[in-house]
Amino acid sequence: MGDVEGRYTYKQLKEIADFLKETSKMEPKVGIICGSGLGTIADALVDPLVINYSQIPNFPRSTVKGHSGSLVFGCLSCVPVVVMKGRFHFYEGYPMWKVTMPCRIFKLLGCSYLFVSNAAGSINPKYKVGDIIVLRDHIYYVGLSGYNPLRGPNEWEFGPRFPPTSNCYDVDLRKAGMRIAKELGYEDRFYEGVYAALAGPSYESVAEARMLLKCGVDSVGMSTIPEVLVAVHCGLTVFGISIVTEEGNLEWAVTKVPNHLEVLAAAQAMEKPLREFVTAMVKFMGNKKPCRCGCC
Ligand SMILES: O=P(O)(O)O[C@H]1O[C@H](CO)[C@@H](O)[C@H]1O
Ligand code: HPA
Repeated sequence: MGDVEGRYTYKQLKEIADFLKETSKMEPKVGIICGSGLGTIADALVDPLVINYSQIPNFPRSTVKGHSGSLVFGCLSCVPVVVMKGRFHFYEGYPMWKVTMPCRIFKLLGCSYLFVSNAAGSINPKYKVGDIIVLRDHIYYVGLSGYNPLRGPNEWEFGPRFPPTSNCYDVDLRKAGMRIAKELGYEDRFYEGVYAALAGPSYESVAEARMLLKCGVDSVGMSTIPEVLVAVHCGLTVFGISIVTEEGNLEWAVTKVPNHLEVLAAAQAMEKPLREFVTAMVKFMGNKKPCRCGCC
C-alpha cells in the first residue's frame, strides 16, 4: 500500500511542535480543524498569529481550494487555541500518516481537545443545506479497506497498539453542543448523526448514497475520520461537526449534482452561526474539568 514508509518519527514531530511553540509562545488547549470553506472560524480569534505551512519545517502543503494552508494561534473566549486552516486529504495523494500528523502536533503542543469540522453531503433526507450534524459516530469505509492511519509500527509515545473506537466523540461535549445550539437559537438546524468518509475525490454515486442510507449514515465526506482516529489514539478528547453543504442524490433521475464551488459557497454562508457556535463550544471546553466520568 506504500502508506507506511517514510512516516514521521517522534523526534521529527517533536521538532515541528517545538518550532511552533517557540514561534507562537502559546500552549493551546484546543486544536481546531476547519473543513472546506470553513477557515473563517479563525477570523474570530483574538490576537491571531498566522503561521503559513510553508514556514513550518517538514509540514505538508494544502492543495485544495477552500483550504488556505496556515495555522492560526490565538484566543477564543479567553481559551488559547490553534486553528488549522487547510486540512490534508487522502485523495490529494498524501499517505494517511501525513493526513493525520497535525493531530499529533496538537497533542505535542499541549492540546487536550480536538474540534474537527467538515463540509459534507447529507445522506439522511431529513437534513438540508445549512444544517449542522454533531458527530455521534462514524463509518470509516477507507479504513475498512485497509487504509487506517494507525497502520504500521505502533508509536507508543502516542498511544496503544489497539485503541478502542466505541466512544470517539465525547458524550459530554455532544450534550454540551446540542445545549449550546439551543441557547444560541439554532436548535432547528442542529442534529446528532453518523458521518461516513469515502476516499474521494469522486463524489458518491446514487447507488453508493443509497447503500450509505441503508447503513445508517447521515452525512458523507472525504475527511475527518482519520484525524479523529489519530486524535483518539493519542488521548485528545474529540468533538466533531458536519456542515451540510450538499443534499445527497438518492434517486437516479437527478438534475443537480455536487460540485466543490457550491460546497464552498454553502460553507461560507454558515460563517455567522458557525463562529458563534465554535466560540461558545471552546468556552465550554476551556471551563470543563478534565473528567470523563459523566459527573460534569
Ligand atoms: O471534508 P472537507 O475538508 O470539509 O471537504 C469536503 O469537501 C470536498 C469536496 O467538495 C472534500 O474535500 C470533502 O472532504
Ligand atoms: O456531497 C458530498 N459528498 C461527498 N463529499 C462531500 N464533501 C462535501 N460535500 C460532499
